[in-house]
Amino acid sequence: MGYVEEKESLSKAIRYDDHGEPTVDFYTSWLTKHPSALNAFGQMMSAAKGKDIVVFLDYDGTLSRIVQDPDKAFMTGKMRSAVDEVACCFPTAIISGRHRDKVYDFVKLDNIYYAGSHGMDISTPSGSSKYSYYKHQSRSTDAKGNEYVNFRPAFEFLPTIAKIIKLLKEETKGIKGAVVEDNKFCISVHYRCVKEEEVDTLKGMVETLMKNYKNFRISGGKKVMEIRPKIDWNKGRALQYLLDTPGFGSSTDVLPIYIGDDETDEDAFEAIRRIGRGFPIVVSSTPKETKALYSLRDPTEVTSFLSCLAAWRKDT
Ligand SMILES: O=P(O)(O)OC[C@H]1O[C@H](O[C@H]2O[C@H](CO)[C@@H](O)[C@H](O)[C@H]2O)[C@H](O)[C@@H](O)[C@@H]1O
Repeated sequence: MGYVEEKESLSKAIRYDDHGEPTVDFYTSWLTKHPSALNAFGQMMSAAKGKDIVVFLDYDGTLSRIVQDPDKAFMTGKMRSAVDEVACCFPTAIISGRHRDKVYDFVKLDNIYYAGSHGMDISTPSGSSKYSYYKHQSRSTDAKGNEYVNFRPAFEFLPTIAKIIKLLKEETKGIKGAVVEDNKFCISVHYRCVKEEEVDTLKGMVETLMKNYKNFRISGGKKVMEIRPKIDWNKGRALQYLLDTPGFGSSTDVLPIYIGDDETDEDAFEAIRRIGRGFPIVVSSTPKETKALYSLRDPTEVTSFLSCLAAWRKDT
């Protein structure tokens, strides 16, 4: 069902009081289709009994609130503890649009896997069994001597991305508030702090420049233009890659949970639906079209959900 149809069907659920005021809001009606994962927790966990839960988390808007300055999207101490607790109970990964190192700097937990650049930069101790002969998978050792396998399907785009970032910064420097963020294998052009009357000009500049780079695409997000190489890879493919990684999700009875708030998270929701089991959960305080089955209102509810999940594991 499209958003317009969904809105129309929601409007049918609205009742009016004697003054003609709606008594049921859109959100309440939307919740009947995407129930709160907190309210449905007991039911979800009954279905999860005996299965190997793995947890996937998005970062911005899920583990941290949306703020004006992308460099200040810190997570709360409570959220960090909840993620840590969950990661002690279940294999856990963060799949973010950001540069992988930046997500690690925000989260600073060593017991989880990180995938940056919308899943185009994955680092795991062993790599995915299905990609061992793949040319984009390579080994590395960190400063502490830990060995990693890095999967970077957009590696050959790096020189072009560097060039595009330089051009975008030059081109947009006259627009106050515009921010070009280097996410390594992709680029974010932020307009959250751009005057409303200048947003279309900025978008036009970016679109015109990107016409010269046919093997890149632009997608949307929260007051951001996301520029990515046109390859068959996204957060859904990254989720599948991690599920094929020994020590993470390669059990036969795996049950993935994915929590995310944005357009690019829809690919991961879709992947879970394709697998046919698991819980795709959208973070939203307003009704929206989504492939997620469940919902949570905001990062505070995400914290509660993660704490419940860890407590449930300790009790079973
Ligand atoms: O996949 P994610 O972890 O959700 O990353 C998506 C983008 O998130 C960030 O931008 C968004 O959050 C900022 C901080 O709250 C906000 O200022 C911005 O308006 C949002 O679009 C991040 O800065 C981007 O690089 C990510 O691609």
